[in-house]
Amino acid sequence: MSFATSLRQEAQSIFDSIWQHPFVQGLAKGELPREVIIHYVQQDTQYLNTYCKVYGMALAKAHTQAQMRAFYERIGLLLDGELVPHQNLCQVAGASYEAVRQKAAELAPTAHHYARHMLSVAQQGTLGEIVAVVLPCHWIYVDIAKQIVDESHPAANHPFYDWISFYASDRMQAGLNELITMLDELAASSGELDSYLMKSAFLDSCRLEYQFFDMAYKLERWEPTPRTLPDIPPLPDADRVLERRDRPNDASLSDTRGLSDTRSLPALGGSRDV
Ligand SMILES: Cc1ncc(C[n+]2csc(CCO)c2C)c(N)n1
Repeated sequence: MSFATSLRQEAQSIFDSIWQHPFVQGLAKGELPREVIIHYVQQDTQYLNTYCKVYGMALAKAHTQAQMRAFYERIGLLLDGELVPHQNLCQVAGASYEAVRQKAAELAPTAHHYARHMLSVAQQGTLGEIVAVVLPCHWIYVDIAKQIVDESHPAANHPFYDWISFYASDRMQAGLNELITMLDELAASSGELDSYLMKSAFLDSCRLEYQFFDMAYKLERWEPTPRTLPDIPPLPDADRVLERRDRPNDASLSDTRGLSDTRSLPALGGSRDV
């Protein structure tokens, strides 16, 4: 049995729990509360920025030019591509995608935990650990989308048709297969301790994928103490803060205000990178 297959087997109960989670069942049935969708997209936008950086750190630790190219291409696809599922979610919620993206949202505890997990593995771990830490993200979404297709054959009028088609696509499956192959190759040349660390990174990401859906569904936020940040003077050319929050006041929020109960934090007054 390949290394990736053995990890997948160990994580089977987590994959099953994710499938049964009300967020995922809501996706399958085409029924999710608006505020849940908006909370998810606000958090996931930031998750994807972190994920992109983790690919960048994998690129920096690549052993071959082929691996470098693979991560380079993945970064490109991620920057352009994952808009489709987010736009689909926002359209169902009756909210403008741009407005949701622009509205300030503090990383919820689980999203914060997941981001820190990936970044710490990316900073401290081997290339094998980085591939292991990002793999559940890809594997779980492809599995969910394919299971929805197999079980309910959604038609084009399914509210989440674009989301489902995006993750069930051949392109996504090919990207998943490429990561699995890379993990197996890296595991083949790893010692026992390295393989253990890869497994541990993989299983923690699986657990955090479950928690991420749960965070969205329960509208999880830091309670009861909002964190406050000092005002920071604007930087000349920066126009976006990655990961923590975007500038809150630019976009028209008329269609999202009041839906998500997002805490208002002091505006940064400019942009600060992470
Ligand atoms: C919490 C969370 N986990 C997984 C995905 C899905 N996803 C994100 S990046 C990627 C690989 C594409 O390069 C995939 C499948 C998500 N959106 N949010």
